[in-house]
Amino acid sequence: MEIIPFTNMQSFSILLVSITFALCYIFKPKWQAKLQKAKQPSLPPGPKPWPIVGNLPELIKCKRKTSVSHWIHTFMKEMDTGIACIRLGNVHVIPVTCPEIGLEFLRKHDAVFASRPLTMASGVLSKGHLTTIFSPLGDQWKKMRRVMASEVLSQERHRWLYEKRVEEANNLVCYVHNQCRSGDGGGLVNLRVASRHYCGNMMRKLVFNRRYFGEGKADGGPGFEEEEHVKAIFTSLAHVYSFCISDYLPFLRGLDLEGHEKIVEEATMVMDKYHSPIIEDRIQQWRDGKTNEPQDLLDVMISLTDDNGAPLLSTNEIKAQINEIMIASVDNPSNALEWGFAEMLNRPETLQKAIDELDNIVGRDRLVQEYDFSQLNNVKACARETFRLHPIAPFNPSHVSVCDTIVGDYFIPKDSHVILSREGLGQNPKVWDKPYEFKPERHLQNCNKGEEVVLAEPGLQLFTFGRGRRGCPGVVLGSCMTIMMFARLLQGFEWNILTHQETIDLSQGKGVPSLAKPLLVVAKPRLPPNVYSLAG
Ligand code: HEM
Repeated sequence: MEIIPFTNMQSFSILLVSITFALCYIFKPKWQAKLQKAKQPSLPPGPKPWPIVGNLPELIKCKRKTSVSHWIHTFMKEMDTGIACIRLGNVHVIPVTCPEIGLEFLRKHDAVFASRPLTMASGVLSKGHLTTIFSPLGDQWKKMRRVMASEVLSQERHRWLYEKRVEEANNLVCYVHNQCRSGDGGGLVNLRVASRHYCGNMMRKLVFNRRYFGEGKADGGPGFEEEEHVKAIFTSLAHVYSFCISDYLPFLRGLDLEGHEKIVEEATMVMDKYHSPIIEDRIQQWRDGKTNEPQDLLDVMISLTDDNGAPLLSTNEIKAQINEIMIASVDNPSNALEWGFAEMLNRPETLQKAIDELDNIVGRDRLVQEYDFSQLNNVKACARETFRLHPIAPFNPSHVSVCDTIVGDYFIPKDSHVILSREGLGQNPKVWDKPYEFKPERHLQNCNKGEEVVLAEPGLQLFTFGRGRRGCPGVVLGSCMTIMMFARLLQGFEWNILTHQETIDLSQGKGVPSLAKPLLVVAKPRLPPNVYSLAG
């Protein structure tokens, strides 16, 4: 075979190609990285951050003038976006008002966004992040979540606690019935007190097997101790996720510039003052063998053991988790009741529909019970509509991401705080027709196909209990408490606006989600007298 020698030109060409390949090989990773960087999705839109402090100056300004949620929702509307990014210190806070994007966070990437921030308030309330809601992702959260979901709030436990729930529903009717006796034309009832009192009673009964820490009141109302207890719960709640500046600039912690730390510590001390003696005494009773059969949720927690037969929960864990149970249970149902009644009283036809339903399904010869709930779609639609329009908090508790992720074409860095907007989802004009109107009938559309109205909304069209790993394990109990309050008060009493008022003033309190003024209304019994004695 004849070998053809390379010409100089050919040799040069081969050399050139080889050098090009070699250069490509050497610099390929760098070029690829550059290309990838150019393609990498950006952060969601939002106000331009300042160096180091980010958007904290805007946050401080709006805290003084209106509220942080008002600022966030206003700029998101102006930008016409369902997801945004604010930088507070070096934390990326990601508010979401679009249900589809919300589902990407809590369904598709649920595992990534299942942690929580370590804030000042959550640390104080949970005695160093020992509890379920306030613990970041990790073994402590797994343990406490299992205790709550499988022991405290399981279906079986719910059935076990049935009689206690009935007792408190009856006490609510008795308490309001006693208020009716104050005048011929009915009695004045403060529905804020009645609803918060019912929720506080319920949780004290389920956890400690007692309604009162002190004597209570002769009319069935709250005594000083119960009022102080419920006030501490609401004070804690107001500060849990209140965009405390030092949560974003940790070097300011300890200075307590906004005074939040002192307030939260004092509120926690009030809860501890009532809870701790009962908890410590009960633990001793179990140790001494004086108690060995659970009577309430405190007993359940004390009696849990690990694989070696040792107590599963420490005294501190029990104390912290009980504080959290109180905080988790009282606010949502009572807030919904007060707003729901205010809205219904301004729409007499809606109120009448719910009452007619109760008369048709339950009648007037007995009090409505939990087993009636499946048939009370109108009543439940009123409660669900209230959760949509008047959520207790503007956002859900922050979910923190454990790694960098892409969501909805946006880059969400590790350690971002994702806050799903209860207001923004529930009042999203792209989802809801006339979003600012109270129209419970919108939830009844599928009832003729046999569907039941429920308060949970896993599709995130509104945000009641959330979903996924961090979703609320108290859906059944929370729904029962809410529906029972609506149903018993609608069935048991005729409700009227005060004579000097034309309608209920629906103004919201400044910077708080409740009605500006407690709802005062006139109640008159509407059932035969013997039915009320069944409750007493
Ligand atoms: C109508 C009543 C209630 C509503 C609307 C409600 C709503 C919520 C919401 C929105 C969350 C946060 C979900 C998230 O971060 O994505 C939550 C979490 C939680 N709720 Fe509820 N809740 C109610 C009642 C209760 C009750 C009665 C209990 C227990 C006694 C309870 C215990 C919890 C716990 C332990 C968590 C934390 C879950 C976790 O972080 O792993 N809730 N709830």
